[in-house]
Amino acid sequence: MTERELWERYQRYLSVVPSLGFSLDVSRMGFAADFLERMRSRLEEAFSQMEALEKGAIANPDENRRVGHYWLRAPELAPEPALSKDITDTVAAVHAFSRDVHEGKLKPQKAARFTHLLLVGIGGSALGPQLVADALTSRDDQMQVSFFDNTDPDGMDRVLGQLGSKLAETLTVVISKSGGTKETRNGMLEAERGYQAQGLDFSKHAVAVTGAGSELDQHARKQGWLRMFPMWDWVGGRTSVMSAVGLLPARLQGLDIDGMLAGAREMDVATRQRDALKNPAALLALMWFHAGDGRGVKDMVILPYKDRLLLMSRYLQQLVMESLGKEKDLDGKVVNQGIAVYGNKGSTDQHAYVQQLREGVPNFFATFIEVLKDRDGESMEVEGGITSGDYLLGFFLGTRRALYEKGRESITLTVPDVSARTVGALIALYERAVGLYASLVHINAYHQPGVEAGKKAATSVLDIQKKLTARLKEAKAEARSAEQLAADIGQPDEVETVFKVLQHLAANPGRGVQRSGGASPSEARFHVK
Ligand SMILES: O=P(O)(O)OC[C@H]1O[C@H](O)[C@H](O)[C@@H](O)[C@@H]1O
Repeated sequence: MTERELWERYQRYLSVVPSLGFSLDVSRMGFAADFLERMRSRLEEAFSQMEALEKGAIANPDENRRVGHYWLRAPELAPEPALSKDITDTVAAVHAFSRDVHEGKLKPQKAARFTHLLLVGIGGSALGPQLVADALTSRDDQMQVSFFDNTDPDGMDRVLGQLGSKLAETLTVVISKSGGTKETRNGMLEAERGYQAQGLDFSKHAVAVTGAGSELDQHARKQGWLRMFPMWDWVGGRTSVMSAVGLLPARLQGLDIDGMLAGAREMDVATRQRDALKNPAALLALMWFHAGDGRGVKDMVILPYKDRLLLMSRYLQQLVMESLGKEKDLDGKVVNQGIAVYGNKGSTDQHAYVQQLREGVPNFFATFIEVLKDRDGESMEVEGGITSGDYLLGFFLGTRRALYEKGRESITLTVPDVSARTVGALIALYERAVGLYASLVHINAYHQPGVEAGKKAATSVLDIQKKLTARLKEAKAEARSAEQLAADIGQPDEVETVFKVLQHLAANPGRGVQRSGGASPSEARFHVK
């Protein structure tokens, strides 16, 4: 297609949400003229399912749960008054609590004010807060935010090292919907130890966001933590950023959570429309279907041309891949669905992987995110009449054209700025697109059975470790091979796991395990020190 023809196609298929200054351009996706028509009845069905979901139907059949994240920004739509009240009460509680913290009414144990925030959580209990914190941070932030989002000891040391004596002014928010996630439990214990090391009582600095009655909830109550905020079973982790999970840290940071909710709410209104061309989420879902043939055969590459949106790809990775990556469809048929998501930011990518995107395996479609506002205030000229922001636009348009010339499809989202409203709107757009796409391909977007397999396997590794430690103590100074030790604990087939566990123990001080013998796994010998 010529540039002139593309201009016509751009205008024809542009989906605009005027109140948000948002537009979605799918003109560089090569769908046929009758594609939208062909998808019509499937899309109608997806809309009907979405409508039922919003009215409170069990949209997550495996877990027998309702799916209510849209109610979080429109509490009046919740199917029962008690739910609406829970939502509005929680937003009010987030505001009131944050005000008390900012005004110093709620003080840390040994300092005048809380100035820092440490968020402990993982997956849906961290990615949304991280995206929001990074996208919207400014000099006006009321608290500096850090994260424990893994069970990596060095990662946690690094954060605690950066906080240093500021830990005395740090409020720790432990977030876990289930309240039983081990990485988060470990983060909590490591944070507690950090406070203790500075002579501080953790409970006087700790807040929980979790489901009522969960392990974390019980622990926090027993220890007398400062406060508990609810997490409901009708909100999935990866769509929880507009519950207390995302609102509390954002409000504590000093961000405009009402703006974020309003942006999401407006996007929700736009994405409830049944006319695909007026509904950017429907159009997006259709484009994913077109690109990947409804089977996810092409990867989704997210390229925001704005540093503040760097974490979009990580956020979308969970939202899209955990929702759509499913072995079975709703009838139990094996379908192995999903769409792989990755990305970084433009124009930085241009100096990294755009080479492959243009010339390498054509196994992807790109999603450009264009932000119209360059910065607060005016820009200097870097050469006659040209600013750094003009260059950013130039690189974006240039890359998009270069991809198109090689037959690589792309979608472009345009937003006016990176504000709370815009971030709320983008999140809502993708939440809806994922839900609609899941209906198009007939899968449950709201469960994650695959994640459990990895968790169970991890638990069995730790059981092996416990048995091994006991066995090594019995064997005292006698150096034994992984093969022997695996047999000793009655799990000869687990020899590789046994070796990996021993290798790890021997590599770390204080674990009491010494490695000797040769460098290869079969020559290595282990004994207690
Ligand atoms: O919030 P939590 O219950 O601690 O869960 C944290 C995360 O862990 C799980 O493994 C799920 O796959 C994610 O969807 C979830 O967001």
